[in-house]
Amino acid sequence: MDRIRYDSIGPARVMHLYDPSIPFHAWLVIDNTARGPALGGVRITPEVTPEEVARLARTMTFKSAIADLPLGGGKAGIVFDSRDPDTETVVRRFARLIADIGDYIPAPDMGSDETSMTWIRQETGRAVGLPADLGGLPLDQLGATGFGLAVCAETVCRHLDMPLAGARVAVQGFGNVGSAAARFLTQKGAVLVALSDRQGTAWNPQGLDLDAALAARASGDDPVAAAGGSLLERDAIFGVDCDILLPAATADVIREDNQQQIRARMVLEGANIPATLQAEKALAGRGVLVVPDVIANAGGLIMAEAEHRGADKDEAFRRIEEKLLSNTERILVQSQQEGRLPRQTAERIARQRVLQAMGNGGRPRAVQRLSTSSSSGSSRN
Ligand SMILES: NC(=O)c1ccc[n+]([C@@H]2O[C@H](COP(=O)([O-])OP(=O)(O)OC[C@H]3O[C@@H](n4cnc5c(N)ncnc54)[C@H](O)[C@@H]3O)[C@@H](O)[C@H]2O)c1
Repeated sequence: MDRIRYDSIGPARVMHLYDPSIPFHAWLVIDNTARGPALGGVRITPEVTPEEVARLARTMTFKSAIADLPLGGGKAGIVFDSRDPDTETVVRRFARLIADIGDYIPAPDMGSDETSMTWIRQETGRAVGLPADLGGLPLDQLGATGFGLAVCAETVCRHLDMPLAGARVAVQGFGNVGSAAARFLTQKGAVLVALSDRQGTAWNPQGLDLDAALAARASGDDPVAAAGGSLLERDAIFGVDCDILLPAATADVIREDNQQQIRARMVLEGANIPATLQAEKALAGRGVLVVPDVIANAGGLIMAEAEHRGADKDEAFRRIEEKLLSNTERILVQSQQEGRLPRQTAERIARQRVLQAMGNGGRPRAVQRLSTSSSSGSSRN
């Protein structure tokens, strides 16, 4: 955990959870709660690290602040393969370990979904992104983040004076975010020329068969094969000739050593922290506009906050549209005026809001004892 960065905002708590009976490790990072409870996803992958969870928790703090939601930022990571048949047992045990961390609200992320949120809700009494029959707004099923990304794309296109209709889109990672973004973008007239998942990239400059890819994904088949076109290796997606590149998988996939392959005019960060800061700077230097995660993929968070307040689906979509449009416009204009990257401007505004809340009665909450009453091991860093 020596690579976790601590600063004037947080993280307030870094918890290592271990259940020897399965066994599995998990991490929970509460970055900051000055503006409200820490809402953030539960990532379940074999590769997740405490550093990744801490960076993602900070992203949530900034995303909530930029969207002006009464929330802080947190994130959990369970080191496990969510395709394993023991996933339910692991998720339920994880939920019991965090049951008394009342200012963390779990939400879906990579490897978790409405079903996992139901298990967590049953064990802890809290979670968002629940199925509709439990009174939730199933944000992945509804495509909240993908919808927001399409609004963001439309706004950036207006800013660049280019039409979204006919724009060529490449989507990396055909999961909840990537598939929904592809659906909403093509509804607005964009053309899906490439999509990738773990198994490879499908590419057709004339447009892929999105319906076939969506149907394959829904039935557990391979969307890359179903989409038609040429089959390329997985990371070939970054070099595809397109207007909009939309990373929607995992962290740090765009780095200084591969950013030069990118031929898109803009990168919309559907995933959280998909690019390193050095890569974002290099892309900006080549005239590629990068809309950072804290702006572009806020749709799911906005819907989760609406669900937490008891708002309905229509209000949630309305708020996503309003906030994505105004925040994207504001960041594009302001970053241009400041001569900074959109990320730098967005994070400066977010940091200011969080610090203000910390100083103005938004007191950092009392640090809880990290050991739980269960048999788990916990440690603070
Ligand atoms: N679900 C949301 O509403 C939401 C909101 C904001 C941000 N995000 C972020 O978006 C990203 C994706 O989340 P999701 O909910 O869609 O997860 P998901 O698990 O549904 O989808 C991720 C997809 O990416 C694929 N993938 C993994 N590694 C890959 C690689 N190297 N190349 C190509 N494909 C790869 C996986 O097979 C999977 O299909 C994450 O970074 C998440 O934090 C999600």
